[in-house]
Amino acid sequence: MSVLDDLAGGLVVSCQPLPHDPDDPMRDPYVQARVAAAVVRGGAVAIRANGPADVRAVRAAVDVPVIGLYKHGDADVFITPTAAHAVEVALAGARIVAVDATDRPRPDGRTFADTVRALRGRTDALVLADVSTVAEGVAAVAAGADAVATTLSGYTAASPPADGPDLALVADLAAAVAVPVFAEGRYRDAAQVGLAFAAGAHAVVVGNAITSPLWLTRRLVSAVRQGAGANLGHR
Ligand SMILES: CC(=O)N[C@H](C=O)[C@@H](O)[C@H](O)[C@H](O)COP(=O)(O)O
Repeated sequence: MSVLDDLAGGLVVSCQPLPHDPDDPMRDPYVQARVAAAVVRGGAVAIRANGPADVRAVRAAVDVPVIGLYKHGDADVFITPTAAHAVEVALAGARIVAVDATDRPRPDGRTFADTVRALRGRTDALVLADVSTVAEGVAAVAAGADAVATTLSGYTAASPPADGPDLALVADLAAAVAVPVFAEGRYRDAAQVGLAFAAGAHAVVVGNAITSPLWLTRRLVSAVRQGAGANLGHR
């Protein structure tokens, strides 16, 4: 039985600082580990965490599997962009490693398939392919991915930006591949999570809506400034 079976029907929580804000005060392995402990206490079946230091700290704080990734660089492909990053995050304690599986050029010139092979040669971690389209998901599975996630939908040239989650991609991937499909990206509430399971998701990943006070506060403040604040006494 694979670790993926343990995640079936569950909520995975992504415990990460905001990628584009180097001054996010949550950028601290101790803090991320405490957040992870809290969400596991709340029922999360796995934690998604970024970088070897956070993966190590989270791994020590919780009993559930860690899905590790390694955000690096300014190129298009920044989620675990090279085999070296994938191996490092696996050796830090990730049972599953999330890797960009789009067909965009990678900084080390290798393919996603090369990256999967290199990881398998060094560790027994499973590979979660972060994709933005069905075609990328199908290719990732052919290249050896153990599971696919809709993480990159809305963030690549091949997938238009969107406000809400890409439920259609969840359904299309679930119909097209024989591996578990993780719904990830812009899930904000229970209704959206329920729709993802109805569309065929194996597990649903929620990040900022649970784990980023910075993101949540900015969103609320911005909504208030844009009009909701009209009724809050600015006379
Ligand atoms: C595109 C990208 O870089 N996604 C990252 C992947 O690890 C994270 O920044 C997201 O927070 C994560 O995917 C969860 O999504 P959301 O925070 O929307 O629930």
